[in-house]
Amino acid sequence: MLTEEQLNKFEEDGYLVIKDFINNEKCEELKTEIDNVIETNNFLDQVKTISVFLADENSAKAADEYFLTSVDKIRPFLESKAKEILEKNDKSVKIFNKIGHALHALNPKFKEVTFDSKVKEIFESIGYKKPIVCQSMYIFKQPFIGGEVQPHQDGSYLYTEPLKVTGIWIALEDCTSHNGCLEFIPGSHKGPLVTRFIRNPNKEEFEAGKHLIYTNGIPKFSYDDSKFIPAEVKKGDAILIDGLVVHRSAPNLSPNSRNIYTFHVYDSDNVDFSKENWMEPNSISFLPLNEN
Ligand SMILES: O=C(O)CCC(=O)C(=O)O
Ligand SMILES: [Fe+2]
Repeated sequence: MLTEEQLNKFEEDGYLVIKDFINNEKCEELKTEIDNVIETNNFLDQVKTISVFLADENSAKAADEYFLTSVDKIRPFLESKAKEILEKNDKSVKIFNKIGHALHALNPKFKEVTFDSKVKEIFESIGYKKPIVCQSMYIFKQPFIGGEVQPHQDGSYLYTEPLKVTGIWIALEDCTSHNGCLEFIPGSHKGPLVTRFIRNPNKEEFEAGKHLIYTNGIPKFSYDDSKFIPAEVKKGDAILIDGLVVHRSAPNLSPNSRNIYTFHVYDSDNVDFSKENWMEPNSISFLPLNEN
């Protein structure tokens, strides 16, 4: 359970570093497991298909479909620099950006960490009554080419009414300002949700790339750079992230990767998961935290 001091800090800042959430062996186990996932699913072969989206601007429609249908699957996504690297046929550079969005449901090792009693206790301490784990991602932030994550609030992507969404982000390696650790605007969760990312209701007639649209704002809402505070953490530490707190991460220009595992939870008790979200509730990947 979180202590009163931790709860106060979370309430004040909108995020909370939890030291030593998992041990080093578990971190290594998850890193090895993601390599197994890549290998057993032949993700490197699949790359040829995905890279078509990168090669052809007109296939934004296919890219949207690929993203939208990843909700209940374990699917790889590429770094934006992957195209150049593939063209050079440089096999030494790792080009996966992330794997999503149902590791927590379909992979036993990630499922175990997600549904650990510690996680259940955390959600109980922050007042969740019927928590549902709805998505998970393994983010690599590869050496030298790991891309940035733009400032955002998770509630933009996983909107509920009222808003009750929280993430748990677990460092599988040391995360510093050099390899693109998370950065937060402390207290920004007390402000409103700036933007929403919704499934285009006219998707049958969409133009390429307009499958998903932003509303209630602009996608690259600009925040004051000086307000972001880096959250440097050690391998095995976790960060609890309020659905409204503004966060981002810089590109990784260092030789060290920054592997993390993250998942998001909403409270289904008297809360509606918006039908406009890009992600649609389903019985494969929307799993009650306390029943699994
Ligand atoms: O790991 C990152 O850089 C971004 C992760 C994130 O935004 C999240 O877990 O909500
Ligand atoms: Fe996020």
